[in-house]
Amino acid sequence: MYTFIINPHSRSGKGLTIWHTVEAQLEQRQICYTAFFTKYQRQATTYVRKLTSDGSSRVLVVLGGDGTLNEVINGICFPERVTLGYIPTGSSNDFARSFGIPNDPLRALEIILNPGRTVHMDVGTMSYEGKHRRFAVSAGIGFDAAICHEAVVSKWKRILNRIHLGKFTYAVIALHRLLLTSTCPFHIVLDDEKEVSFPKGWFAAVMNHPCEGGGFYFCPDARPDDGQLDVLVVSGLKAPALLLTLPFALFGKHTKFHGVHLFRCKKVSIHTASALPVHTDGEPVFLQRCFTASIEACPLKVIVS
Ligand SMILES: Nc1ncnc2c1ncn2[C@@H]1O[C@H](COP(=O)(O)OP(=O)(O)OP(=O)(O)O)[C@@H](O)[C@H]1O
Repeated sequence: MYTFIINPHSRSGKGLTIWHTVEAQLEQRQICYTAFFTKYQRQATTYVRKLTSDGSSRVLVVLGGDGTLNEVINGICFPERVTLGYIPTGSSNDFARSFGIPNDPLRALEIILNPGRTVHMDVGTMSYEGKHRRFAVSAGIGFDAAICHEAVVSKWKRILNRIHLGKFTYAVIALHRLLLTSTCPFHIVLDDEKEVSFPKGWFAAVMNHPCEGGGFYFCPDARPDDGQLDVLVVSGLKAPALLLTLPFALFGKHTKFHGVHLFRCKKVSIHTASALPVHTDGEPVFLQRCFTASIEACPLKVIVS
């Protein structure tokens, strides 16, 4: 029995059309399933929390973007009892990109119905103000999070999705944010031991997977099953230099550039002099001055091929 959690509004409304294709295939093959459609933000978390609270074994299949996936992961009560399948219908699809899950919904479905390989994926947790939020792909503060905050209200996501260029949403918004964002002092503590300060920080990205923002390989060597988090800090650059550096991250070739700093750890605390935008998997977490990110004790089984 599969439980599908569907965001019909993902990829600016294409999620529903894609679901109809998947649904037809499920019916044709007489697969036993239930389907839940999200109607508003965070509803997937509430639904999954209730669904998984009895601790029985389940296969949850998310049909949506990285945001819906994040909401589902945040609702899972007994991760050891859950297997996750994913049909990517978002704009950025960094989770799918990293695991090689196909964008073609029927091919992605086929993998879920005939699973060959599952990965025990690390699940990240961000802690702030006594609250906790899980993340699958990444969490961040500063410029990259400001882009995620703007994406929620930006018309560009809708326009680019309509012309099949949705994966460029975050790149286009980044150009706009660059004009509005300034640097700020960052202080990073790695594994409660090593401390590093950056007087002119642009952003810090805590990566479980190698890429975020629609294919920016910020930490190209990050692995979602190595028990570690990779951290990128970009600082000390002028805005034009940042603009020149970022496109290289699309190929993971930015790592030796001036102002780019990479770390690997199990736990990181990030403090900033001013309150800055924060995100988990592209979902805004308002403005914060400080958060800690680490890996949860129990990994999550994900069907990848
Ligand atoms: N029925 C709905 N109507 C409007 N928004 C919804 C609905 N269901 C979920 N959402 C919200 O939509 C947001 C984005 O969803 P999702 O990530 O699935 O798609 P996307 O934005 O197209 O993709 P990506 O996150 O990869 O850019 C999430 O914050 C989610 O809470």
